[in-house]
Amino acid sequence: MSKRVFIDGEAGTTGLQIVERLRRVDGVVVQSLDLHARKDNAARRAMMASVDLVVLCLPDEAAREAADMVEGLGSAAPRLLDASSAHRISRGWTYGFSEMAPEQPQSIAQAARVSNPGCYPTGAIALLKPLVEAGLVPADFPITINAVSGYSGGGKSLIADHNNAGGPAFELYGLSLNHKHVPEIAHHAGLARRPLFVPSIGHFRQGMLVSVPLHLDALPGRPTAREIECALVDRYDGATQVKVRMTPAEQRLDAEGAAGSDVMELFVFENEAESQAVLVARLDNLGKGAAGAAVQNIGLMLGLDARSAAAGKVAMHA
Ligand SMILES: NC(=O)C1=CN([C@@H]2O[C@H](COP(=O)(O)OP(=O)(O)OC[C@H]3O[C@@H](n4cnc5c(N)ncnc54)[C@H](OP(=O)(O)O)[C@@H]3O)[C@@H](O)[C@H]2O)C=CC1
Ligand SMILES: CC(=O)N[C@@H](CCC(=O)OP(=O)(O)O)C(=O)O
Repeated sequence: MSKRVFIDGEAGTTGLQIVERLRRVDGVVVQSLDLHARKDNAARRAMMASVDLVVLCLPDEAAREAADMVEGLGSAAPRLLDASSAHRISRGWTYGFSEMAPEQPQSIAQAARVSNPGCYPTGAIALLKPLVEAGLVPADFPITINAVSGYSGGGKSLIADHNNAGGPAFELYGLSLNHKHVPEIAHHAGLARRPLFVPSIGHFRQGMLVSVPLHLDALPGRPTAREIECALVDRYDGATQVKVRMTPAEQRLDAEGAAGSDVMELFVFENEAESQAVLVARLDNLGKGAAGAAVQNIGLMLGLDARSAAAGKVAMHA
């Protein structure tokens, strides 16, 4: 029998992407509320009680309220996947980055409540966690993370701003150095010292680069760029949605290069003579950074056939 999924916020940017992918996945039926009932709490509650899994694609505050609504259903409560940043480091929630540790897929498969990772944290954690765990980067090392996202990262309102008024070609933001993703990155990457995070938005719809510059000779073991790359290759060996790529000969990366894909690519650039490196994750903020990861997690939580989930993804981007 097919599993029933309700996406609260399905008309939003992330919700729409998940619906499109799930349409092509065998064994899942997406249950929707009529347009007029989408924000009617009684209708939402009844829908939540009737499905196997609820996916929240809402702003943080609305996601907290919706999670409470699910909790209030008691023994009728479905399982929950939250795409917002409301529960990324909350107790009782499992972090839905399945490649971050060998046991993570099983933890996600068994969890009642899973928090889908943030788009920027997906890139930053993918680069940093394996290096901290391998002892190449000490947990208290001063880390800087620079990133650029397409404007769809800001949801419907930012998309409208860029479509209507044009939007700036490029802007830094989060310059109070207090972006909501900093605790999430530090917690899951295993950093004891708060990283500096400098995000930015470019006037393109989808795609993202997350980069971490490193003075290799300031690291205690003075690792080489190759050693760093090997640690990443070891961690993501066999992963289908995280790939360590060869350094491009032209020594440049297009932020839109992974747009339309659910695969995140990792790169290690270096100036060997100067003992400097830049680690880069390239992903689609709406792919592995949101809906791609959500569909992976839905597949794990509902025990769906991984090949069918992948087929959905491929068909969508064909
Ligand atoms: N965009 C991205 O790249 C990423 C987004 N996310 C996360 O996903 C979540 C959704 O973001 P995104 O899709 O971009 O946002 P959007 O603004 O595009 O969509 C949000 C949706 O939520 C609906 N909504 C808002 N408040 C309520 C409410 N109280 N009850 C019911 N529905 C409500 C909106 O309805 P209406 O249509 O009426 O406005 C809209 O459809 C956010 O928490 C974001 O952090 C995660 C990773 C990446
Ligand atoms: C470009 C842009 O505005 N990006 C958003 C991050 C994307 C998002 O909504 O956050 P999650 O990935 O945690 O869900 C921001 O900086 O707040």
